[in-house]
Amino acid sequence: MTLTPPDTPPAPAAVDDGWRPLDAHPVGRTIAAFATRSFVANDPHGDRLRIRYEARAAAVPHATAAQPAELRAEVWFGPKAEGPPGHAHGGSVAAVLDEAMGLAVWLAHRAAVAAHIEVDFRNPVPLGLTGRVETTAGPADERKSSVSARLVGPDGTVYGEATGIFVLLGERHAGRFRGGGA
Ligand SMILES: CCCCCCCCCCCCCCCC(=O)SCCNC(=O)CCNC(=O)[C@H](O)C(C)(C)COP(=O)(O)OP(=O)(O)OC[C@H]1O[C@@H](n2cnc3c(N)ncnc32)[C@H](O)[C@@H]1OP(=O)(O)O
Repeated sequence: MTLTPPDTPPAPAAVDDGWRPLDAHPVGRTIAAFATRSFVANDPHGDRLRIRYEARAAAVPHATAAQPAELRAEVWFGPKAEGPPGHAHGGSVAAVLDEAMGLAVWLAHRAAVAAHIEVDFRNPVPLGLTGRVETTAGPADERKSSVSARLVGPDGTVYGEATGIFVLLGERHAGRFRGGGA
């Protein structure tokens, strides 16, 4: 027995666009493990920020100019992210864009830290918004990569745009960004 009337066209097959959770990728697994400790992503059930990263297999492991790395995220701004009444703090928006850019560079090239970022706040982010973060990591030279990101709402509203220069970690940084802390 079927509940579908005979003249109903079959549902279109789901299109696999290649996006997978970050930890589904070999490089992404290390990055995702890092993210469980990070300022932005360490409280996936909390009331401040909840973020879920995804990557596209074609982007792993190395980006080129022709095929930039693709990392994206879904992010929710909760009541504890407040800045202006009812809206997200600019620092929370900047932090989300900063981390997404850093992870995009890591995915595309290797671990890196922000040397310089610029953020444009295009529209106030209402608390409770679930938005999408899109990133584009450019090609790297031996020491750094440029990268950009933006935060877009479900209706296409652009809330924030950022660009950054991320310095790729190498021998000369050995020991500088070790874990630990109090
Ligand atoms: C398993 C592995 C575990 C790994 C574990 C760690 C993982 C990490 C992941 C983090 C994931 C993301 C997280 C969110 C992103 C952050 O928020 S990272 C935190 C914020 N950033 C920081 O704390 C960085 C603090 N700054 C520094 O430590 C140093 O200034 C830096 C950034 C390492 C650069 O120092 P340096 O290596 O001596 O770099 P330097 O030789 O001066 O410059 C290299 C190149 O970058 C350019 N540059 C440097 N600074 C700037 C600047 N401010 N503006 C423009 N260009 C610049 C230089 O002109 C140079 O260009 P070229 O001459 O090569 O063309």
